[in-house]
Amino acid sequence: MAHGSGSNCPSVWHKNYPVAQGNRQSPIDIVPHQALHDPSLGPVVLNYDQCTSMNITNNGHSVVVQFDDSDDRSVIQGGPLDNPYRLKQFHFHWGEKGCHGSEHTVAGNSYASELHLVHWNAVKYKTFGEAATAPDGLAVLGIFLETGDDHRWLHVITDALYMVKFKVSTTVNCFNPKCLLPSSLHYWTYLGSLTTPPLHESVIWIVLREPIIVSEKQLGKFRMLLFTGEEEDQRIRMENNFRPPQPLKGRKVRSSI
Ligand SMILES: NS(=O)(=O)c1ccc(NC(=O)CN2C(=O)C=CC2=O)cc1
Ligand SMILES: [Zn+2]
Repeated sequence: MAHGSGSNCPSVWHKNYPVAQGNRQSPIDIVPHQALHDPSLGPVVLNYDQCTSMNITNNGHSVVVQFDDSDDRSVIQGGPLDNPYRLKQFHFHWGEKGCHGSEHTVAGNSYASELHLVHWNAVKYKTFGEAATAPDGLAVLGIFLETGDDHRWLHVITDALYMVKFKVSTTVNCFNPKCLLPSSLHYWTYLGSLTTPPLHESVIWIVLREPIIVSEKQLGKFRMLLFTGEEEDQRIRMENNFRPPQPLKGRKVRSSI
């Protein structure tokens, strides 16, 4: 999990963020045969066809690609969602070696990494910040990354990582995250939270069952990122930026499968 120094360690987050011990915290361990198949759950629909990507940033705990969310050009809808939710950013969580790195686990098994596409309910709320504190404010699509062959499109992101080795930001050309989806959009869904501070319990989680395959080489490029800024003398490699699974506290996980 997140590197042990200082406030970046999940086990101390509850001191500044008591909600860390709340009733709908994320991530969780998803147990497929205990999930409720809900036939009323329709397919998730992703309308990412126009180019709205803006920049790629090392924000000190992950690498984030930000999107222009001033209109509804890039939205997710359907599935468990009552409204379209606007794409705001996507980012990754990873470990220091292939077997650990994802935040959600499936029957106790971790994946090497997990991609989060973060969306907000612009129908009900005026800003992302306001939505981020509302129980139905955010929808995060989680996609597992498993190591294997090279992913033909992920190199667009991994080839840009050297430019954000330290805590900086740089522009990106059009990048349509639809190219990072697996072939099946079957999903599990449950009510949860942000997995890093402020840990707001405002996320409708949609976790895809099928992982995408990326190479160890591509994943290795994430690990050469640094938590620290260029001006700092201590260089801490950015790895293990994942929170461990949290108690389910009676929540039901539904499946579209
Ligand atoms: N890992 S996760 O649950 O998808 C997760 C997702 C998001 C955030 N935080 C933010 O989005 C913070 N933020 C704002 O409040 C406004 C812009 C911005 O980046 C934290 C965690
Ligand atoms: Zn995340």
